[in-house]
Amino acid sequence: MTLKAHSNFTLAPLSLYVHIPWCVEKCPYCDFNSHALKTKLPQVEYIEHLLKDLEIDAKLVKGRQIQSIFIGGGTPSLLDGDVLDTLLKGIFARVEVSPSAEITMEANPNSVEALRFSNYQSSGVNRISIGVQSFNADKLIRLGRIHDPKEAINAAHIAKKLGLQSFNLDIMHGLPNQSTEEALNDIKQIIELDPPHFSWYQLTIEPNTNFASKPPKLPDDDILWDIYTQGNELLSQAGYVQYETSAYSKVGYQCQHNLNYWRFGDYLGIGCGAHGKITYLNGSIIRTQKTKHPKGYMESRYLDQSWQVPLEERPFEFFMNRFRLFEPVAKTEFEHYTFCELTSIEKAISDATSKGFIDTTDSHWQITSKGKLFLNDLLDLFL
Ligand SMILES: C[S@@+](CC[C@H](N)C(=O)[O-])C[C@H]1O[C@@H](n2cnc3c(N)ncnc32)[C@H](O)[C@@H]1O
Ligand SMILES: C[S@@+](CC[C@H](N)C(=O)[O-])C[C@H]1O[C@@H](n2cnc3c(N)ncnc32)[C@H](O)[C@@H]1O
Ligand code: SF4
Repeated sequence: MTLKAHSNFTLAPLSLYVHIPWCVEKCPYCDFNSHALKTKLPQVEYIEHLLKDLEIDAKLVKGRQIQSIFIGGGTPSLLDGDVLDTLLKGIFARVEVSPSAEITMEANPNSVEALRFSNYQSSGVNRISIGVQSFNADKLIRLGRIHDPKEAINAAHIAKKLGLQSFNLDIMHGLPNQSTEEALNDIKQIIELDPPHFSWYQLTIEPNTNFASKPPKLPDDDILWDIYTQGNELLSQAGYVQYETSAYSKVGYQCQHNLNYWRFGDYLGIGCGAHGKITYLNGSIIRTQKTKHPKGYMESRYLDQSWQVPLEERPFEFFMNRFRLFEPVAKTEFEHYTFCELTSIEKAISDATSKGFIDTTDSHWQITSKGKLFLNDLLDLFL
């Protein structure tokens, strides 16, 4: 495969991800890089390391502007307001951030306080993503959550009252012993709270979690199908548009940060275990992976590894991200983001079209419902 030369070229949009690796407790289903807090949160020391980590990464993206920031975890809302303020000021001093950047922060409903939230907002956070998981008290206990339904509803009300640019609520379905009615009650409560953005994840049992060692009884495929189809119907009647496998929003409120990942855009990743992707004008694409454990990271060993993405692997990586989105893919974007020639995927595209996985026009590809159902088979064509 040969590198496609670009003229008058502008690179893909650039985002920044910041990881906070602690939670009050570890939930039994979660395999994100998070650790139960055993001692006091070392927040001041940790953000000093985050900023040093960023200082090094900033050299990789000189002259480029950050279009979105996502502070995820773990539980970022464990940070005190003044510490978050120092972190954001430190970021603004080290990289150029667009004045209209979407700045998201994840929060647990129990650690949500009106005071902290409005402090976060004054520091520049304009989108808050709240991990609700369910509004059913028994299910929350089964999920090991440390908040109750009232706190979750309260957190959503606070986010709404603040007049943020947007806010998101995370809900999971297919929970232990969950009936269709219970799952749909969660959706009805979401619709009542009316967040501009909603993430609806089907619970998966991840290796190395408590649920993997003691598997709960999950709903069967018929129930899962009923939950998904009937839930989608309710959401669409309420004005939500599904734009990705698990993401729904009101028109104009798609999450800019996640959109950039799925469109194969660039992002710096700072903090424990954070990953990044950076494209250079000469056509090379670098991926970075930071040290996972807070202990090693806070000994100033930030970068764990970095590697080049070979040309041969780019079509698969591009479509793996891109086909999660329901919007059509412009052919020019493929060349623009991967530096690969269109001719390199001619056969794969023709096979995908004849199998009914995608529809092709002169300028775009659109994944079909069959393609979504057989996504792995579709992606295999690009290997
Ligand atoms: C990294 S968590 C951060 C949110 C925050 N710490 C919280 O739990 O409230 C992001 C979201 O991923 C989802 N999630 C985590 N583990 C999952 C699993 N095993 N299956 C499906 N969704 C999962 C949850 O909805 C969670 O809110
Ligand atoms: C699963 S998504 C949830 C997004 C949420 N539903 C929303 O719409 O705002 C966010 C989580 O993915 C993980 N994540 C995202 N970008 C990452 C990166 N670059 N490096 C490491 N983890 C990342 C983090 O655990 C983060 O808390
Ligand atoms: S789901 Fe959220 S609160 Fe629970 S362990 Fe994972 S990151 Fe922490």
